[in-house]
Amino acid sequence: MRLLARNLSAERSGETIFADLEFVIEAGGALIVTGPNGAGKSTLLRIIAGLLPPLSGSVRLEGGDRFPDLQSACHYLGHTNAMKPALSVQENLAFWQDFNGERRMNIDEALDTVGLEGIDHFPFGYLSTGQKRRVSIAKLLVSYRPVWLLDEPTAGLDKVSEDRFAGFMRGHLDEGGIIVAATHLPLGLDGAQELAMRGQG
Ligand SMILES: Nc1ncnc2c1ncn2[C@@H]1O[C@H](COP(=O)(O)OP(=O)(O)OP(=O)(O)O)[C@@H](O)[C@H]1O
Repeated sequence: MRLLARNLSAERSGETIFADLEFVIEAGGALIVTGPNGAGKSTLLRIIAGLLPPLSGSVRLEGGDRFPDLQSACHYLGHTNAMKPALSVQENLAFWQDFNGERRMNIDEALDTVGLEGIDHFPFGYLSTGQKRRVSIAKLLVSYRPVWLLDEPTAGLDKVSEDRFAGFMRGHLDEGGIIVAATHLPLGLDGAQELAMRGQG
């Protein structure tokens, strides 16, 4: 399996955000996307996730086995957590597990794994910023998808949670997964490729 981008260009509101990006990420590989605010990191992740069309060029997954297209092979962890504040943690994760399919950990086990045992009945909206992020990380664990697209994944996490998440990412790569992560912070992924986006001025 590998993820390839060819001549990838993007625009927002008629402005070119980036042009002619190229990369190849092999199974077990990670790409760390860096750059100043507004450089286009989130735009790139959203294009890979199929949430935005590119202006030109393409991104595709080769050898994705049972995944019919790139979008269905991706877990997308955006800036916002994509959880309903009035629903419980359990209900939110159950929704995403049904939506994403390919069950992996059960919800209690995933919550234990991110250090949030015993809060499954809390409304998501009651949680602290870091706890919300950890529930979103649990979403990656309850369904298997080979490509993880992570936008500032460790924002709001304490040191223990950050180190734990680095372990999840390494585990995913060891299983032959792929990670594309936009970040301003080191993620603890030795050997990852880096794509430094500069923006258009
Ligand atoms: N929905 C939108 N409509 C129009 N322009 C947008 C939209 N979303 C983002 N942009 C613009 O696209 C450019 C790239 O934004 P993007 O969010 O991809 O940057 P980023 O590198 O992720 O920034 P940050 O480090 O602040 O998260 C910015 O100039 C932004 O204003």
